[in-house]
Amino acid sequence: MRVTVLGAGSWGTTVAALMCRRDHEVLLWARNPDVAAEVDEQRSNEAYLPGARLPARLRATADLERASRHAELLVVGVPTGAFREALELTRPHLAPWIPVVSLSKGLERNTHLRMTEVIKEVLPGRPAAALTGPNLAREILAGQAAASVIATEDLTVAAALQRELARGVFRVYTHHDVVGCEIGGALKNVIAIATGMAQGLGVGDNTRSAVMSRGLAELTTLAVAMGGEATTLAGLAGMGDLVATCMSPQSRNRHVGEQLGLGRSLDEILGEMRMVAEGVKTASTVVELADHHGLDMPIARTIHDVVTGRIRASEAYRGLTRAVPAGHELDPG
Ligand SMILES: NC(=O)C1=CN([C@@H]2O[C@H](COP(=O)(O)OP(=O)(O)OC[C@H]3O[C@@H](n4cnc5c(N)ncnc54)[C@H](OP(=O)(O)O)[C@@H]3O)[C@@H](O)[C@H]2O)C=CC1
Ligand SMILES: O=C(CO)COP(=O)(O)O
Repeated sequence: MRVTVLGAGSWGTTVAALMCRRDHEVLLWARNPDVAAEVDEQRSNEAYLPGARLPARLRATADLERASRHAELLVVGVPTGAFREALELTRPHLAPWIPVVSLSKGLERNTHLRMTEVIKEVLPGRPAAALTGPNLAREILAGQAAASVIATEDLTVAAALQRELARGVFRVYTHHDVVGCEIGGALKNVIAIATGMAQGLGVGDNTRSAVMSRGLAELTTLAVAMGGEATTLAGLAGMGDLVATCMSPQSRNRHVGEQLGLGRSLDEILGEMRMVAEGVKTASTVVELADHHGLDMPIARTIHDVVTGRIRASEAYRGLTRAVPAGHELDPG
């Protein structure tokens, strides 16, 4: 099968490398010609995956028309802010029937759409799926075992994509609940900022656990309000990804939160990062969705307040970082 992967960042490059096996001709598209040339000629992508060696079979190009014409399966791993534009540029050169898989975790800023909804709008008539789960790119490229979920309504398509995407110790499960899976992947990034912030402020492990547990409740609340199933969020696409992202020093969202907790400004933090931390923008979209559905989502709302500069990180954790005042030692029940 001829596979095209759009987006030569950490995850797009990793998935492209995973899919390089005897029966797949994988072409990775990078908008930056230098990155494409580096992947194609030197088998590396130092800006996004420093030190990693990529498969000799992997080809890369900065020519989007060539990449689009190549595709029998299109995999899209550009950040959510660039997702629609990448599909629109691809559309004129793309075969009509091919499946499209989103790797991206977030929601479209103004429309609030999930990425498979964007695929259906821009490329109607093609099966749309989301690959999601606890999948920190560097570990997977290093060959460590991981599990992921391919979510699409048609389980025949899901099973076919599962066969194409799974490789060795990278295990792929199918899921029919696309809403639950995509909302889990988007919102866990916001909760990872909150957990990182707790880390930066020096709170204890109990507090971080509380943030993650209550964060999981927010993932579930929003997913159910949008038509997803609560049980989905108890699996890889919810709790699994939440735990990996909130706990791992590799997470960019957790890093942003930690730096905010240390008292640095968002502009300063993002100014130093080449990679995307989707949770920063997702926080605002989630608050708009919570308002729309009348949901109580205090953690997402607090992160929104911090990243938009309404409050400081230390104010967000007021009461969690101080000693318990006299007279409040007992559980109020
Ligand atoms: N990294 C991970 O472990 C995982 C990431 N994801 C999700 O995958 C998506 C991509 O993440 P990731 O690969 O990590 O991101 P990175 O920040 O590592 O890379 C982003 C890539 O997208 C490209 N890009 C940025 N803006 C545009 C644009 N306007 N048009 C075309 N290409 C663009 C960048 O190109 P350039 O170099 O030119 O800026 C770069 O190649 C995100 O939604 C993320 O949440 C999901 C699972 C795991
Ligand atoms: O989605 C991810 C792991 O599953 C990657 O998380 P970050 O974008 O925070 O690095």
